[in-house]
Amino acid sequence: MAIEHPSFGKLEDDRIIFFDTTLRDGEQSPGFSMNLEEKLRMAEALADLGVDVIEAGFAIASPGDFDSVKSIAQRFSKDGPVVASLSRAHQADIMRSVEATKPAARPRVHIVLATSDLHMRVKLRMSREEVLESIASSVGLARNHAADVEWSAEDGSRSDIDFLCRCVETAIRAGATTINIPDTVGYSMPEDIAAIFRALRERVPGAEKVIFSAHNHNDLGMAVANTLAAVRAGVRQIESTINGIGERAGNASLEEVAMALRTRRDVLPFRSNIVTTSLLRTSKLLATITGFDVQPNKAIVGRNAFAHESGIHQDGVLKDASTYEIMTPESVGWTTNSLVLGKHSGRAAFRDKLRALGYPEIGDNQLNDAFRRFKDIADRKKVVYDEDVAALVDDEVLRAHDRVKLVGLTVATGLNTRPMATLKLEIDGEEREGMAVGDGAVDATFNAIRQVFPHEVALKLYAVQSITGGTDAQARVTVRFEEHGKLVDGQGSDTDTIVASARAYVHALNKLLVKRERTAPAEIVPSRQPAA
Ligand SMILES: CC(=O)SCCNC(=O)CCNC(=O)[C@H](O)C(C)(C)COP(=O)(O)OP(=O)(O)OC[C@H]1O[C@@H](n2cnc3c(N)ncnc32)[C@H](O)[C@@H]1OP(=O)(O)O
Ligand SMILES: CC(C)C(=O)C(=O)O
Ligand SMILES: [Mg+2]
Repeated sequence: MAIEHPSFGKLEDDRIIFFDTTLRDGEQSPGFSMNLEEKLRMAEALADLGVDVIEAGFAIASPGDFDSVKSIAQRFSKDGPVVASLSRAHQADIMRSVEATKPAARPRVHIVLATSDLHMRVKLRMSREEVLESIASSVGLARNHAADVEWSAEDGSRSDIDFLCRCVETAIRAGATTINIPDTVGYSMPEDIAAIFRALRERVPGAEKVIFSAHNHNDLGMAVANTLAAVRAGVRQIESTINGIGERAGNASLEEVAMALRTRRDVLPFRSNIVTTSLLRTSKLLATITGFDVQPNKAIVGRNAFAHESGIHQDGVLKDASTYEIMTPESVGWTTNSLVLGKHSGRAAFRDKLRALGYPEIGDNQLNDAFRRFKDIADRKKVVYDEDVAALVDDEVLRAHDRVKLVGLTVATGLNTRPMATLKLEIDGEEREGMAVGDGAVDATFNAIRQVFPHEVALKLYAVQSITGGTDAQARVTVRFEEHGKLVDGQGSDTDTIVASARAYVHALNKLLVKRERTAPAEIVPSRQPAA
């Protein structure tokens, strides 16, 4: 049945009003205070996102909060969202909210008063009758100044249901147009929330004329589930915040509620004005403003929300993304999903990554060799970057036709020790091993190569570069030889700088052999007897 609302006009029964409290409850998260300019930027983004109500602050809290509410109200003096300000059940609070929200085209005064026995006795030190009187007078006062008045029963979910019914009835009689029942301390289960709203809607006279609203906290991780349960029990206003920020463990996260409604229309057949493709942008703006990123596994907007690392999932996603994605990344503002290469990845994702990096198709053998090395790196590194993959594939491609291959290397080094390298090469298919000492681990390794494969060449350059950041980054080593005025370069990469050096040396050696072969084929055969 449609409801006539002072701010929204005729509201069809399947319409969900999104009340955003990022700038009020969200700002109550320790360390999340925002200045005026930041609040204005956030308010603009929330309006673009399509929220229906922006709770811009608690006008009496401070002059800064008052200014923020007023500036946001001025910003939406023509059209745009309803602008609300929170007030206690005090005349001064209400009048500050009235004054601050007045410039808005559609102002709302929001009044809160606790209704649980615990809060009334311990915090407010008020009797039930006093609370009822306070509801009647505060809502009545607000209604004298604003058409749109929301009344909230703080700790409503832990309140005696009979008394709560009386409170809600009093608020409706006094002129409240929205009745909000918060689960202030995040204590409830979805069935509890549904039961409360069903009872209120069935028992309170006049309930059919107002919008019921849910405001759930996340202390037990139930905020979104409770919000959806409330919607199924007849609630049509949802109070939530971007990234789920808010007092203690936060509020229901707007992006999660919005996408649950969109993705599960089969069981939640409702409409809202949320432009879901703006969810990620809004989330990122808030993170930038507050300096707090969402956790990577945060639904919808977390870095991993559409990322797949394990081979079986990646293979499925490559065949058809719907195997592991219940919504498209584009629908919430990501440009694409991501297949993250890691130790759980398989060949399908690895091959796909090579295509994405622009490599032409490589043969199965090369792919398998590169994949083996990739798994080896992934076991050692937390993150395998594109640059890592490119480096190891380049390495494999470069080495595909090598006559000399590095197959083993062990280096013993340390303080007051002469570094010693034990090295195994495969030369024309035959394995040979040798050992050498040197001035440092790299020198010992190069000496060992010369020992296993005797040759004379001038080493002109040895350079090490880090491919990515971090101490587990791959090193890319370049080695340059000079022979008869001609230069050859070799490259090698590995998370171990010594192994990368050996690879680079052996690579340069192979290129040198090819060069020599072109000029004097006889010289290419290494001595069968390693030099002493
Ligand atoms: C569940 C919620 O999120 S409610 C919103 C919570 N947000 C905030 O509190 C942020 C803004 N708050 C503030 O800036 C301050 O607390 C102010 C300006 C509102 C009040 O500051 P103070 O006057 O110094 O009071 P203080 O914060 O110490 O204590 C709160 C007082 O309000 C009373 N109070 C609490 N809730 C209500 C209410 N809904 N209606 C009327 N009085 C209330 C308390 O009983 C207490 O009164 P007392 O001093 O007579 O014991
Ligand atoms: C002010 C009210 C709505 C509140 O934030 C709560 O009870 O959690
Ligand atoms: Mg709250």
